[in-house]
Parts: sequence; C-alpha cells; structure tokens
Amino acid sequence: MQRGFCSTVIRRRCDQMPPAADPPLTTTPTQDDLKRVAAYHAVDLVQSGMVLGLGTGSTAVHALDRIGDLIRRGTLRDIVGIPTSTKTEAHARAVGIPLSDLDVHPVVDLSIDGADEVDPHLNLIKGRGGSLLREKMIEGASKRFVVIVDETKMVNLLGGSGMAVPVEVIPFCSKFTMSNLRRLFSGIPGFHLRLRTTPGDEMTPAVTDNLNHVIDLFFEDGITSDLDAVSDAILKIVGVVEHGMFLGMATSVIVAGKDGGVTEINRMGVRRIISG
Ligand SMILES: O=C[C@H](O)[C@H](O)[C@H](O)COP(=O)(O)O
Repeated sequence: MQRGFCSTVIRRRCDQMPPAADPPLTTTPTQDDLKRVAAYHAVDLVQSGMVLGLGTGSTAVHALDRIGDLIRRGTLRDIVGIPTSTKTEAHARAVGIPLSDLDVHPVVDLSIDGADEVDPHLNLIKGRGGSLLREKMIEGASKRFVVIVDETKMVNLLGGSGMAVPVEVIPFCSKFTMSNLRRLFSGIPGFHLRLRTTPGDEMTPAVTDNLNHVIDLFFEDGITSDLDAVSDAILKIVGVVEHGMFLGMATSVIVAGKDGGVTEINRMGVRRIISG
C-alpha cells in the first residue's frame, strides 16, 4: 500500500471492504485522488445518528459515495443528510443517504464540503459551482464544518488564485446590481467582474438552484482589504442575495498533498498530521 494514502482508520475500514471500495492507490496521485483521500478522512468523523450537511462539488461527491457505502454496509446507521444543492440531493439519493432539510433538522452535527480557496485563517471562497447560498445556510447551521481540499486550494489571500469570488444576485435588473458591484471595487487595480453564463452559451445567464444569477468578481492580486468589511459592503447592495466568502465558518480543513501527506488544520492554525 502506498505510503500516506491510507490512514490507520481508513486502513481498518479498507480491511473490511472488497478492493472496489478502497481509495485508488496510483503511483502519481491525480487531483481527484487527493480530493478522494481528503473526503474519506472527513467521513471518518461521521458517527451513526448524525445529521450531516452534504456538500456540493467534485470533492464532496467522494464523501457522499463513502457515506453511502458505509450506510449500505451497516457501519453507519440513522444518518440524516441535508443536501446543499439539487445535484447533491440527486447523488445522495442515488447512493442511499436518507435526506431531510433545515426546516425539519435546524441543527446539523457535521457538514463536509469542498472549497475553491482556503486562506491561512480558514476563510473560504465557495460557489464556483453556484451552490453558495444553500451551502452557507446549511454549513452555518452546523456544529462542525469540515472542509476537504487538495493542496492546490490553499492560498495566501482569498481571490488570490485568480479565479472568481461569486456573488448570487436576483435576476431582476442584474446589470444594475452588477454596476453597483463594479462601483464598489472601482478603485482596486486589476479588479473586474462578469455575469456568469451557461457553459457553451455566452448569451444565457447561469441560473442557480434558487433561480438566481451569479456575478463573478475577480481580484488580480487577491482581496487585500478587511474581509468582513468587503463582505458587509457586498451584502449591503440591494439585489445581492449572498456571496461566496465563507468567513470564520470552517472548524477545520483537511488538506491532501501530492506527497501523500494529509493534514488537518483547525481555525487556531494548529496542524495535525493525519498521514504521510
Ligand atoms: O458551488 C460549489 C461549491 O462551493 C464547491 O464546494 C466548490 O466549488 C468546490 O468544488 P470542487 O470540490 O469541485 O472543487
């Protein structure tokens, strides 16, 4: 077994499973292998009887698969999942995770989700897949929110990867809302923004699960201003529903590295080597 790609706990669970359920052990891990490794470690925190926030995206899907697997095997019982998107809802159903919502289960024991960026204080950018609003509601209602990423998601400054900081807006006069957002950041060198469009159709705005639009903000040098002030200013614009900065929400982040090392970092900056 390759060093670092199976923790003691995962190894124990691997021993109980046929090879098909094991994490793939490739010589050079792909980014998807790393996402899977981080996800499996997070699922080690799940206990029977928990209400779980089920994240969205290519990393979270590995957690869904793993949870479904453990439910089918009887290792996890009485799990209730709260999906953060319609996509996750469909996938969770397909893998056999019983589902509910925040109206019925307003307190979530543990949420597990990916992120687009994680800064050294565990502030996050999420929502490049468009699911930021439901994610923020469910993860904000969680006693514990564990973020799962491969090492490429770690940045010094939010926005610093050059990718978007998403803002969900109501469709009504979204160009008007966009011009207000443009005005807010007009003095910042390298700032630009654009309305997110449907893949393959640049004329049609992308629509979220909540039937809203998304305006993507780009900060060439990352966000250098106070993040809480930036958050407040964006939320003050009428027409904005929510943004993808998740500030002070994550309890910890599990980071899988190319060298096989897996580390959990908590919000105090304390690192725990899980493996490798
Ligand atoms: O809207 C999408 C979500 O916020 C995802 O959690 C985020 O984009 C990370 O996705 P992935 O795991 O696919 O990189």
